[in-house]
Amino acid sequence: MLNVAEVSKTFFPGTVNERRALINVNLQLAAGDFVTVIGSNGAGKSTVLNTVAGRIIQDSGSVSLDGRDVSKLKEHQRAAQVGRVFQDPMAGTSPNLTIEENLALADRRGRRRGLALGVSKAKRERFAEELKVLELGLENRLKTKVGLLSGGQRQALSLLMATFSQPKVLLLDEHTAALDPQRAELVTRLTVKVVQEQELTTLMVTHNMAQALEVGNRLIMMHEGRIILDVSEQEKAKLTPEDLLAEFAKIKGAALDDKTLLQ
Ligand SMILES: Nc1ncnc2c1ncn2[C@@H]1O[C@H](COP(=O)(O)OP(=O)(O)OP(=O)(O)O)[C@@H](O)[C@H]1O
Repeated sequence: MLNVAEVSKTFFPGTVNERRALINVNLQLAAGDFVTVIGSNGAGKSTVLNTVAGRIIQDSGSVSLDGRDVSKLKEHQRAAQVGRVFQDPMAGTSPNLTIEENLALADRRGRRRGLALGVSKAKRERFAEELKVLELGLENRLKTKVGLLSGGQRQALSLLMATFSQPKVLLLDEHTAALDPQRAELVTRLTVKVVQEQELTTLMVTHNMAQALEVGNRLIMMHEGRIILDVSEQEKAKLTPEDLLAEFAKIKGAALDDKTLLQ
């Protein structure tokens, strides 16, 4: 479903600020794979997601979705095929629009847009049905401005919106990191549910070792622009967060942030 082949990306090449963010990265995901991605700071995790989304175009190598080379397509041209949720709950939704208007925008993503945000009765009923999956009662608050929702509610809504166009791949970039533990747990649970129900092919970046082991059917670890560990579902089942920290410790000079060490 997703094929990242020999992808390299260097920022500010030939200058003192040169950063080799990705070095010949190869990553294949079969349809329905749910891969968690961990790694030291600056390892290249977000850059992998950015190259899949088209926000960053790689210097060499290719990205294919469902057998189609999308390497040269811009972010908006891939929008219908790629769903994404960011760390910041404010990033995925528009605070001044209502829940139903946000959903209407998500519904139109990647298609030719009109500016009208009118929502038909049939659409409203569909949105309410979809919102029920979140078990947050948001289906009864369709006309509420999203800015009035809590961070956890907004992130749950962002998740639903990211999956609205039935994307070929779902990218989650530390999407629970800014939430308190209870809300993070809720959004993690919802993520597993939505991914399973829609059989989404998913890449999830996390600094939380327990979460990286708990969800998904495969785990990769990145360091300095490379994938240095690729763990199958069976192997993953036997690992503990301490094992992963021990793997990190083996990497000379890898800087883990406090957040990671505490989790
Ligand atoms: N748009 C950009 N412009 C310049 N340098 C960038 C850009 N994006 C990433 N980098 C650099 O590329 C390297 C990889 O960054 P990336 O954000 O992919 O790491 P990460 O693994 O997601 O890190 P973190 O866990 O700290 O978010 C870093 O050295 C970073 O400074």
